[in-house]
Amino acid sequence: MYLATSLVARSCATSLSRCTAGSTRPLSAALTKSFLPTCLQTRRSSHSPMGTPSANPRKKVTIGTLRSLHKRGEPITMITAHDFPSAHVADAAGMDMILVGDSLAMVALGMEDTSEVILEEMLLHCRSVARATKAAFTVGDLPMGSYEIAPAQALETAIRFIKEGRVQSIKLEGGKEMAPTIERITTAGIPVLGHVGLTPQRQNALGGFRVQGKTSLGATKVLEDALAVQEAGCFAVVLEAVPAEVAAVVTQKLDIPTIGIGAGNGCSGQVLVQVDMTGNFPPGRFLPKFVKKYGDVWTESLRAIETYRDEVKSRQYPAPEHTYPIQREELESFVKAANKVI
Ligand SMILES: Nc1nc(=O)c2c([nH]1)NC[C@@H]1CN(c3ccc(C(=O)N[C@@H](CCC(=O)O)C(=O)O)cc3)CN21
Ligand SMILES: CC(C)C(=O)C(=O)O
Repeated sequence: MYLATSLVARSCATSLSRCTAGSTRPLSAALTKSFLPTCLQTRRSSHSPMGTPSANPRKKVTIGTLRSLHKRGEPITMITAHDFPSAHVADAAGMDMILVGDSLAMVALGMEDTSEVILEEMLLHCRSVARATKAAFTVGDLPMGSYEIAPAQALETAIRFIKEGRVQSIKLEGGKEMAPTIERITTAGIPVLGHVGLTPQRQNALGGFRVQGKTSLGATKVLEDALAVQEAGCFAVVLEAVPAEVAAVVTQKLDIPTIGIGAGNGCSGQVLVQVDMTGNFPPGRFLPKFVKKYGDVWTESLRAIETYRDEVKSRQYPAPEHTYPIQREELESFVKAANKVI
């Protein structure tokens, strides 16, 4: 009760300081009877980043939902998001899971590869994705360097993702060798999504973004890794860049769902990087073979911004409908006053 009251008081104080920002009224003057009641309600201004709430919101996806989708043989849909708008649209489109992948390094931060992104950057983006996601199950990707040293380090990082990143689960790359780490995190009550096959954080050791499991020996390693992360407690596992037939066999051998990316149609679900599949990149950029481009966001954004540029230059924009009126007498009086000033 004490906590609830102090939280309300704190959020009121925040609203108040926002309300009065830029005004010369003292804070106490804003504390009128008419203001207080609205302060105590959850207010949603017309500028709310969520827009108008949906009339019939989707049911929240939980670990249980994912389990029953898997049991029914219904494919699980997952997509990456890296900020509020990209998560908002993914959630509205009915994705079962939203991943704040470390591909964020490249697609949102302009870095060369995923090894450069740091924990604090991942957490900032997780928080914005979490704010937009009302139904999908959220996953935060542990960045390179934040979990490999020891299970205790990994658990500490995973806890930060939950507490500060506000996501519901974490993903980490690696097979057998990561089993003790996965066990440490899952036994603390944090769901873990495994990731085997091509593990981009290890691209230097793999010799680049190489398809994995192309030999009998390689495929056996993928299967053993997947079984090991399942045994360690993962609720599902990402299979990246492995031959479709291999991924299908691995999927059959597992009890947990497999989420494929470049792993064919025999997986229990699919994941893609959102900017890839929406076509939010300039022509000529390299795309992995497995990506299907479902949209052309780049061309549409470019068209809109170029038209805006042309209309500003030609004074077509803003038109009268984009402006605010003032009454004639007020304007005349203002012009007189203005003329007196200089
Ligand atoms: N924008 C983006 N999309 C992704 O899917 C993605 C990232 N970034 N960053 C991290 C990883 C890297 N990914 C990749 C990147 C390239 C290939 C690739 O070049 N594959 C080749 C085969 C190469 C080989 O076997 O030698 C291909 O033809 O697709 C695969 C996965 C997937 N992930
Ligand atoms: C491609 C997915 C699986 C990923 O790990 C990422 O976006 O970082």
